[in-house]
Amino acid sequence: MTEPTNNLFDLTDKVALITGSSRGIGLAMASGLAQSGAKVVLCGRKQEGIDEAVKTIRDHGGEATGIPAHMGRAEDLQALVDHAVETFGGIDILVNNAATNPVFGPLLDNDDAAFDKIMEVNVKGPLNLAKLVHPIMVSRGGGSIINVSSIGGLRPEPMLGLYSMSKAALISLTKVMAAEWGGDSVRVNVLCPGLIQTQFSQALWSNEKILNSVVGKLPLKRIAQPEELVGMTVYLASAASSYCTGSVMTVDGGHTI
Ligand SMILES: NC(=O)c1ccc[n+]([C@@H]2O[C@H](COP(=O)([O-])OP(=O)(O)OC[C@H]3O[C@@H](n4cnc5c(N)ncnc54)[C@H](O)[C@@H]3O)[C@@H](O)[C@H]2O)c1
Ligand SMILES: O=C(O)[C@H](O)[C@@H](O)[C@H](O)[C@H](O)CO
Repeated sequence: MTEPTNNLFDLTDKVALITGSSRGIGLAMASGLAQSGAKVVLCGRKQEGIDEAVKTIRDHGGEATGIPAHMGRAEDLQALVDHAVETFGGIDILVNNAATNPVFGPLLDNDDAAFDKIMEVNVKGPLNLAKLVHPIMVSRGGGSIINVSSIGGLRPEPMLGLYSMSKAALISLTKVMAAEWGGDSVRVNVLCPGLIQTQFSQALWSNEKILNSVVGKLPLKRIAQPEELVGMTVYLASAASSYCTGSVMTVDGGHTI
């Protein structure tokens, strides 16, 4: 018999940094991590949205702080990490959630500027932030990094070619990090959501034709709310997933069956 485990999902005394957490999936993840006991550090592009999100989490009894940071600016990423360390003493969990998609249409219509912006925010930013956080995790005996990709990273989504490519790159980057950092007890996993009802995906779910065509093919016959990503996030952040690294986890209502 092994020793009984109290609560594998408990995050008391852990510090979690979640990018793109002023709204949508990132805010739901930050709230869920805080409810499991973690102190959370939020970021987004505008102070106003962050202040509101921090207040929401504190009103529910969580510990939270946050500052604006653009994923493409190295100085913002350093300031974000410094803020987390100054406020809560370190970082144990990093959720690379922020992403952008400025274009919708075929590759032939996409220009270099769109390519560079998508790769900068969706791939280079997460890598650079993880590189800043890695030594802090190592100094605390290890940590968990969760990269937020998409089902578009598993199969290209029509008209979302560059975005899909960036999300596939993030899946590959996750595996590289997992392979290189496992020996440091830094676990790295990637989460691939299906269609979730947020501002980001509004063009898809607010168009009845697109919505019906997506839902029609889904085994669960509905799209999801951001809160439905919380269970997998807490799992990947906590001791419950202690032997899990380099994993690609779908939360997609069966979309990729
Ligand atoms: N909504 C979906 O259907 C869906 C599906 C699969 C994957 N995803 C992924 O989930 C993640 C969150 O998406 P969401 O739907 O919650 O989006 P959202 O638009 O509701 O929220 C995005 C968040 O990212 C922040 N952000 C955007 N660009 C940024 C930048 N350059 N620097 C820093 N922060 C930035 C915003 O301030 C906001 O806090 C993204 O990685 C997205 O690709 C979303
Ligand atoms: O990453 C995203 O924003 C979404 O997952 C999209 O890829 C939708 O799910 C898809 O377009 C529906 O078919």
